[in-house]
Amino acid sequence: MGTLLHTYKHMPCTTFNRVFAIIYTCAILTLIYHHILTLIHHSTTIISVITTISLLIADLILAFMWATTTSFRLRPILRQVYPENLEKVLDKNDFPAIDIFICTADPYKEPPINVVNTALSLMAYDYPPEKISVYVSDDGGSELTLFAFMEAAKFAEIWLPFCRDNNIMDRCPEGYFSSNNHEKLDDLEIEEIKAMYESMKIRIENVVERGEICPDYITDESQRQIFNNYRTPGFSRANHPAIIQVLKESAKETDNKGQWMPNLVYVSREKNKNSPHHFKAGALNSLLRVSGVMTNAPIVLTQDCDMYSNDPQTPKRALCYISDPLAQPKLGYVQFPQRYHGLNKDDIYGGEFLRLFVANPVGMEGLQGPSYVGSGCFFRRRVFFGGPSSMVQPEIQELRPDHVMENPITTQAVIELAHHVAVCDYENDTKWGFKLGFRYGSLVEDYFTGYRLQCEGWESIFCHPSRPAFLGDVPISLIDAVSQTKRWAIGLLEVAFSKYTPMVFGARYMGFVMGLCYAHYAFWPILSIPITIYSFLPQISLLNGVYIFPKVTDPWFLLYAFLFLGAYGQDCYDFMLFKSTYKRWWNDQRMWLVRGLSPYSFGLVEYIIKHLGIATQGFNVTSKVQDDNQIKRYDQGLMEFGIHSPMFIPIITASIVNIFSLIIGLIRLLNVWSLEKVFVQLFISGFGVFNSWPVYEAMILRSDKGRIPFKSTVISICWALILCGLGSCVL
Ligand SMILES: O=c1ccn([C@@H]2O[C@H](COP(=O)(O)OP(=O)(O)O[C@H]3O[C@H](CO)[C@@H](O)[C@H](O)[C@H]3O)[C@@H](O)[C@H]2O)c(=O)[nH]1
Ligand SMILES: [Mn+2]
Repeated sequence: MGTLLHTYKHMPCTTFNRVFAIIYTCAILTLIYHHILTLIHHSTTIISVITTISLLIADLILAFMWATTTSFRLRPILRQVYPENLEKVLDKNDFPAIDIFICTADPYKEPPINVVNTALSLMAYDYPPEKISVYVSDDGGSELTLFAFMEAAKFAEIWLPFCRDNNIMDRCPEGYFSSNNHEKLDDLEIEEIKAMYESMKIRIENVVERGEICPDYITDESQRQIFNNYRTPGFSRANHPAIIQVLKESAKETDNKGQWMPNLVYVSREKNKNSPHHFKAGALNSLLRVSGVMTNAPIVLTQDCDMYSNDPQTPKRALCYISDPLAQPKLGYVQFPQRYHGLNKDDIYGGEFLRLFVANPVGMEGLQGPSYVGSGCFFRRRVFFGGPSSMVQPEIQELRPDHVMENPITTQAVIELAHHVAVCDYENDTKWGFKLGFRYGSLVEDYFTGYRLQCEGWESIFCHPSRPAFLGDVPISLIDAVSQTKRWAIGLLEVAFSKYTPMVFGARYMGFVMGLCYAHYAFWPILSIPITIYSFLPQISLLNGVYIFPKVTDPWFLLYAFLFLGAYGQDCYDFMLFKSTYKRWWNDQRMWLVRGLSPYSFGLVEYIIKHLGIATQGFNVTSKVQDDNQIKRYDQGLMEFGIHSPMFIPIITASIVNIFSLIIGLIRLLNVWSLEKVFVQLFISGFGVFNSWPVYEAMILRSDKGRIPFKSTVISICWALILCGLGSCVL
């Protein structure tokens, strides 16, 4: 048993989940039957027909989404790895090389000092350094980022041996220096390294603040020449030639303790306005090719620029699966969850995405494995070249995944070829993005790529160690949170309504349950329909004294109660299962409503507009810059509005309509006293009001900069009046 690399066990909740799924399915079918009965026997007016049909549609969509969620609950599996046994099975000299890809796209939204921290933490992996190559993709085409990495390359010579010799766990310098547990280390050495780090940080931040590199920061002529590349006429982030710089070459350079360094390569692929560049997927494909002609490591790790390493053992954990002699030949990738630092205590924006990043992958483990989430994923390079048993050849043989590199990466021929594969037109008439590499066609290239790979027959594994392998930034304002979700919504719909739609294409290639899992994401945005209906219809009816649900004394009421409590109860139960808290669960369900009202709806509308060819949507990078006051409010758990945005209007309008109907409902109750009739609608309004609490606060009680601007309040009140007015005309 000494050489066990990994084990797994089924989660004990499986049986309960399956039994509950059967019961709940029966309840859903009964509800649908009830709606149809109502439609036939009790819908006498146009309005009552419309109301019943709206509720029917809402409930059908909720039922469908419930079914997709349930697919994750049927065979959850928990895994355990034993990286300490790896070297018993695999000699250190035989560890495979790893190419690490870090994507960044905008030095002003993604501060270069943070990207540098990510890179340093990954270069410092507890892994033979000469086997690591870090490739940084700069889609911002910015000399500021290049400058930052030149600095990082120097600092790495000190940082890497320091981490190695002292067996540091936090290998992201910023994280290390800001935490206080520097136990038993030589204070002088730490102070010295910290001073070097701080001076690097100041230089990098200075440069970004000024928007250019001060001449005295440029030390020699060769650097000056490199920066001149960025100063040619017409150079912009959207229009520039490919720039590739080897900043550290493993075979030639050692750190200050004489050990080899990892490779560090800066890549800014060519861009021009006439060629589509496919956002992050395009950047990753460029890196696949550039790294292919330079180092061609059999393992590829993709990282977002904010996702720094929090555990130097991570590559060994991944190898426990990938290099296991008994491993599945079909194993394509090992995905680590996205975890975040700096979440506030109760995670007010549901930024943890516990379901997306933890619960669902655990659920897919018992099937074909988790989906790819864009960061923290170790791929076998081979997966980008066709299915396990049907290899697709790249157009030049240097890019084949089994091609062996012979020349050092700074050889003239290698550098030229690297530039050649990074130009805009390179992909014309090739299979890149369709059969090779990361797939094009969706703004959520991660989801789409993982999905297509799994359809080709690749399996995957979810590795979820208790110490997070990576930690990233979360949006700390509502506008950032909802904008991110909107981009995802558009990307997901692009898959949902394509010829690759999971319920058909996915189910055919991966089986029905996997198809359902992928459908769960693809159809996420249609949740906006039931959530919008339930946020307005019962309330406006109540305002007008129209009762659309069974009375409390009616047996059908029990069905409603069961369905509501069952769904909410199980949702909460899942959160507890994965060791979250009640408050986080509560905030997550609130964000579920918020997302349904705003980003999913906006995503749906924008998707349709895009589909009609009226406009196109880009990849709007999430800002990773944090203003101190904003952080303060975030830490207090306040919801940050601050600016006016159309995306806020449905949220504020819903909260106004709900409180309005709650008040009128209560007044009605005093007058007619028929609680049994009013109860369900009153409850829904009350539930809405309870969920809207942070909105009322931000609208009325708060006076800080994050409150709701007057303009948004006025517009929302107008909308609320229009909706209620229309309601009273027709009802
Ligand atoms: O044209 C682009 C746009 C983005 N990026 C990079 O893509 C990463 C993710 O962008 P971010 O704005 O942080 O998006 P998020 O919504 O936070 O990211 C999630 O969703 C994305 C898909 O929408 C995935 O690619 C990410 O891995 C996943 O973490 C960042 O490193 C960017 O620098 C590029 O390289 N080129
Ligand atoms: Mn991100």
